Amino acid sequence: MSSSEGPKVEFKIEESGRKLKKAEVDFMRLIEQQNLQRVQKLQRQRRNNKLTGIALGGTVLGIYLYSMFSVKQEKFLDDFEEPVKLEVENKALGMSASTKISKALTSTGIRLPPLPTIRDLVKLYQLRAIKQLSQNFLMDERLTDKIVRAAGNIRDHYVLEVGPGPGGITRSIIRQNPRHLVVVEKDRRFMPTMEMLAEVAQPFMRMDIVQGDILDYRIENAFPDCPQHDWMDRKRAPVHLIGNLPFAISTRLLINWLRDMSLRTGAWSYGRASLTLTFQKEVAERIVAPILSDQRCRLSVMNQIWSTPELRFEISGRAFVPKPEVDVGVVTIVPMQTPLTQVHFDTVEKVIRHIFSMRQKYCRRGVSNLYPPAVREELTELTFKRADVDPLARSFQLSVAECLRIVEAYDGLVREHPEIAGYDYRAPKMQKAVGQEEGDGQESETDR
Ligand SMILES: C[S@@+](CC[C@H](N)C(=O)[O-])C[C@H]1O[C@@H](n2cnc3c(N)ncnc32)[C@H](O)[C@@H]1O
Repeated sequence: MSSSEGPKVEFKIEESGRKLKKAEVDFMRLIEQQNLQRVQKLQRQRRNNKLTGIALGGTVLGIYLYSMFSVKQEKFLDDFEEPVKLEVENKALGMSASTKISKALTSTGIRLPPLPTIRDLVKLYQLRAIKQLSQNFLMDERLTDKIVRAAGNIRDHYVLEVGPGPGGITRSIIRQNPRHLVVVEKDRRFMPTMEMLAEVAQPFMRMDIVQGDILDYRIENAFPDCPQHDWMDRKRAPVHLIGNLPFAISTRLLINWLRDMSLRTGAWSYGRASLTLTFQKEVAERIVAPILSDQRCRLSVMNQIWSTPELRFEISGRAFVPKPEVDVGVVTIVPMQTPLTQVHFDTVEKVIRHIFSMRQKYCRRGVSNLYPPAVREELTELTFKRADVDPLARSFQLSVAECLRIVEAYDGLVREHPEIAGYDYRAPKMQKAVGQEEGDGQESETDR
């Protein structure tokens, strides 16, 4: 039966029964015809519904495929953008320049006016990364925001940024509206971009640009109007050091800052200032490593004597331009109200360095080098006895408390025998080791 004919309804009229009247038969035929029409109408509707469904499905699929294609196309264009043509005439960076304008805005904090993207700035100034300055730039606003968020509330606070480079983290800091931002950058090629940001930030806050080496910078002079905060106050001082650190000097910087923290100088002359810093991932893991961990080293114990370091999150090396060979860890370091020792930082540093100098050997080997050969054996034995520490333990098996008992025993012996204080078994080799640290762009094993 073809669908156009419709179903045939058959009436069986019984011979034996009463003959149907003509009117009845006509009526039945009429009903039959109406039924037939209704069925045909429903069939037409069903066909139309099917066609509409197919058309709608096709449109939705088309829209989906088109969106996927456009996103891909945009990404592709991002990677191969033409260099921007800017008219940099009078000002360091022409704000009137016909550059691709980024939306440097976020939902939180203050809204910055439209700015050229970091990528454009890097292209504009042909800022090729200098390896000796460990330059790896972060372009992703979500990541720079995340780093700044890890610092906690910085609104109305005092912030020092180390190595702002083209200014990704700087923008994220400005958006959080601190009271006073100081940026310290060694590479003068970034000064125009910093000046542009300072101009943009000017209505909201104070921003100072220092072109120089962070290793020489006196942070105690950075924030003249920051009041001193009581160290024992549960609330920390409103001072933050933030930075995507240059790898080549990050360990040295951290040890310098721990020294300042212990002596309450530099950034800690204002009170308990906190640090939010990036490190090569392995270094970040060492800073927070607990006892018995493979990563446990001098940096772990040194940090954990004066502060509570926390590895907040990791960033893949792929997020940086140019891409470093390593991933990165973001660490926050908050000074303890009551540090675990009162011994002077330099003594602590010296002893801890000796304890961890031979990681795979018994810790007594490293400690023995604190003493001149003539008294070495005798004083090493006395040190472990007074410290009540097993001299045959390996350094990574020692708790912070045990390390500090060795420090205190040594400190006591130095008081009894002042002539041993200046002894340094590595003295002739020291200069070479320090020279090697600079410029290789990576932390070396000796930095542990
Ligand atoms: C890893 S890059 C970070 C750049 C930028 N903050 C970012 O996240 O994209 C390190 C920055 O520190 C700067 N730098 C290197 N050594 C420095 C030093 N001794 N003092 C100050 N800045 C330094 C570099 O020029 C570079 O801009």
